Amino acid sequence: MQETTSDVGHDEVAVAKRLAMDGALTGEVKTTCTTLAEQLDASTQTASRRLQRLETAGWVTRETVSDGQWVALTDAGERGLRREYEDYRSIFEGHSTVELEGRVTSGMGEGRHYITLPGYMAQFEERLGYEPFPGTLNVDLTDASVRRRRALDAMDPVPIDGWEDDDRTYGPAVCYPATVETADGDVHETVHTIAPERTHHDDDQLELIAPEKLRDVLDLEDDDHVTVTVEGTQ
Ligand SMILES: Cc1cc2nc3c(=O)[nH]c(=O)nc-3n(C[C@H](O)[C@H](O)[C@H](O)COP(=O)(O)O)c2cc1C
Ligand SMILES: Nc1ccn([C@@H]2O[C@H](COP(=O)(O)OP(=O)(O)O)[C@@H](O)[C@H]2O)c(=O)n1
Ligand SMILES: [Mg+2]
Repeated sequence: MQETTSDVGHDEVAVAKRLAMDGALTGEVKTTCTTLAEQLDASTQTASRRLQRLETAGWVTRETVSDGQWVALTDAGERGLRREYEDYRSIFEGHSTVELEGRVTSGMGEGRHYITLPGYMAQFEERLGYEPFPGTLNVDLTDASVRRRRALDAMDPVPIDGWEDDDRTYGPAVCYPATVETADGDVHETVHTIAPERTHHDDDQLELIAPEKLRDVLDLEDDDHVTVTVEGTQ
């Protein structure tokens, strides 16, 4: 996901972090440039300029009132902060993982078609190292996991490129290596999440591919609970 980050340097990230600590991720917070300047140990003009840059880059929204301004971090701002967070996780933990939970569900029966198209299959074999079972296992994520899923934007994906044949174009997709664990504690190691850019699903639906049919090897049925642990590759 591309963001306008050209004007967001470390100083601006520090302002976004300060605002998030004051609650700007969950709603609007009221501040003034004077207060921010004191918190940041900078001049009022500097605090004002950094806030302006964050707004230009789409990281915050602002509403000026007579005695200050209401500021909230946007989704782009949250993604920016999460990228910082993933950097620290990889520094202190050596790697980063994101655990997503949900229930197995049936989709529209289209996954099979797309996975087996030669333009994708050749890339799966080359970049994932296996020929996937024809289809995607769909997982209906919990609300908390839909939010946590955004952390994936901060990780390096395995890219699957778009391509075209004589009739039409096919969109790109991003994959992340993962493992799946069932409620019984059975774990399957070789799995990838796959997020096609063109999809009929919202971000509450996670799609998984694997060399095997996961419903068979993990004895899964619709509504069964699974935990998908996505491994960061930074
Ligand atoms: C690798 C891959 C590429 C896809 N590319 C496209 C595409 O170019 N256009 C499109 O409309 N849907 C595309 N889809 C999305 C499918 O239409 C569908 O939204 C999704 O995979 C869910 O299928 P399911 O509900 O049958 O599991 C793609 C899916 C996959 C897995
Ligand atoms: N690695 C995989 C991929 C798909 N599947 C299942 O294989 C079937 C075909 O996948 P699909 O994506 O075409 O179908 P739906 O997800 O739309 O139901 C579905 O029942 C998936 O849940 C699986 O068990 N393991
Ligand atoms: Mg599917």
